[in-house]
Amino acid sequence: MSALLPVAEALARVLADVEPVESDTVSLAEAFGRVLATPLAAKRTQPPFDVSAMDGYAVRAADVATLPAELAVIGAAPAGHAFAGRVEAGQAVRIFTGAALPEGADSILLQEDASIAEDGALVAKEVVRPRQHVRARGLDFVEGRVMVDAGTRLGMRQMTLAAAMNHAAVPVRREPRVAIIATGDELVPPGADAPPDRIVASNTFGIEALVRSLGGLPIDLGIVPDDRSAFAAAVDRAVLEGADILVTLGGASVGDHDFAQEVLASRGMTLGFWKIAMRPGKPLIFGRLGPMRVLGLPGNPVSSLVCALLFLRPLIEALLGLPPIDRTETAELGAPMQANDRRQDYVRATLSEEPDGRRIATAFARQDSSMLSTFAEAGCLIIREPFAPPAAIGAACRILRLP
Ligand SMILES: Nc1nc2c(c(=O)[nH]1)N[C@H]1C(S)=C(S)[C@@H](COP(=O)(O)OP(=O)(O)OC[C@H]3O[C@@H](n4cnc5c(N)ncnc54)[C@H](O)[C@@H]3O)O[C@H]1N2
Ligand code: MOO
Repeated sequence: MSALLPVAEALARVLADVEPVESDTVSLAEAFGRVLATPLAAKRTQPPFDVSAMDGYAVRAADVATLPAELAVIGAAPAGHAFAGRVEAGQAVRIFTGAALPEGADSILLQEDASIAEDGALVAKEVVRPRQHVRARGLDFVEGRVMVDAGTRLGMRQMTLAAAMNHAAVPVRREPRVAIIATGDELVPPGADAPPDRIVASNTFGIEALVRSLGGLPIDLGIVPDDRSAFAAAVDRAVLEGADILVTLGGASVGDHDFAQEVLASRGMTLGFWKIAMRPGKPLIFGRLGPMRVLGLPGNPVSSLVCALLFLRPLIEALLGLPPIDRTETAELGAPMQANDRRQDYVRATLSEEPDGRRIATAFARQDSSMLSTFAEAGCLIIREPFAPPAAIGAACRILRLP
C-alpha cells in the first residue's frame, strides 16, 4: 500500500507560491463581494459640515440656557439648502435633520420642546445644552483616512461606506477564472431524456456555485467523453481561456478510463501530488500547467465537492490575496464513531446548536461518496484524524460547517 499524502501537506502544496491576481477597477455597483486590492481612503469628510441631527431650531445655547427664553425665527434651513445668513443673539433658524448648522448657531432646540407664540416668537419649553443634537463635521470620518483595508471582501457595510466616502469605482482583485471540465461517457446534462445507464452530471453546478460565491468566474467547458484527445482538447481550451485554475471532474482514479492525470501530463502539467490520505477524495490530483493550477477532483459528487471546499476554496481565496483561515470549529458527538483508518475522514453530519451554546454533530449512518442527499441535508463534516480511536457520544470533535 503506497503512502498517502496527509491533507495538511496537500493543502500546503496547493497554496505554495500562489500570488494574488492583478487588480481591476470596477464601478461600485458591480463591486459587491469583490476583494479590495488597495486600501480605500475617504474622498471627503463626513459629515462635511456641522449638521443638525434633529428637526427643530438652530439656536445659540447661551440664549436658551435658562427659561423663559424667546427667540426670533429669521429663516429656514431644510436638508440640502444651507441657510445663507448668520444667527445672532436672540435669533433662531428653523432647521431639519441633515441640514447644515447655520453660522452663529451652536445647538438644536427640538421642535417638541418649543412652540410659536401668537406674535410669531419662538418660545423654548426646555433649556438647551451647547452642541445639543449637533453632529460635528468629520464625526464619521475625515478626508484621506483609510476606512477599508486592502484584502477586505466588500459586503453590505463596506459597500455603503465606500459610497459615503464618495467612491464611484473601486480597485478590486479581478475574478479568478476557473475552468471546469466534466469527464465520463456516462454523463448527461440535467434534464436530458437519458437511458438508465447514464448519470446526470451534477458536480459542475456545485463547483460553479462555490466559485461564484467566492468571487471567481466559472468557465464551464462542458462534458467530455472518455476519450483522451477530447479531454486534451478541453484542457487546451482551458489554457486558451486564460484559466487561473482548471478543475477536472472524474477520471482521477485507477480504472481503464481514468486518464486525467496522464493527459494533463501530456499537455505539460507538472504533477504536485496524486492521492491523499482523505475520505472522500483519495484520488485527488494537483499540478501546475504553466501559470494554471490544476485540481483533478474525483468524480463521485461528494468527493468532488468536499475536495472543492478543502482545496479549491482556499486556492481561490489565495488568488484573491485573502489570508488562509482555519474554518474548523469544535463540537460534541451526537452519536458514537468507530476507530478510523489511515485516511482523514470528512463525515457528513447534522449540526444542532443547543440553547446553552453547545454544538452537537451527529454523523449519518451511510457515508457513500455518491450520496448527495445526505450532503445536502448535512450541516457540517466531522473531521476524523487518521487512526483516531473510537469516540463515544459527547466526545469533543472538530467540524467544518458546510456552506
Ligand atoms: N480499484 C480502485 N477503484 C477505485 C478507487 C481505488 O483506489 N481503487 N478509488 C475510488 C475512489 S475513493 C473514488 S473517489 C473514485 C473516483 O474515481 P474517478 O475520479 O476516476 O471518478 P469516475 O470513475 O470518473 O466517477 C466516479 C463516479 O462519479 C460519477 N461522476 C463522475 N463525474 C461526475 C459528474 N460530473 N457529476 C456527477 N457524477 C459524476 C461517475 O458516474 C461515477 O459513478 O474511484 C473509486 N474507484
Ligand atoms: O475518495 Mo472516494 O472519495 O472515498 O469515494
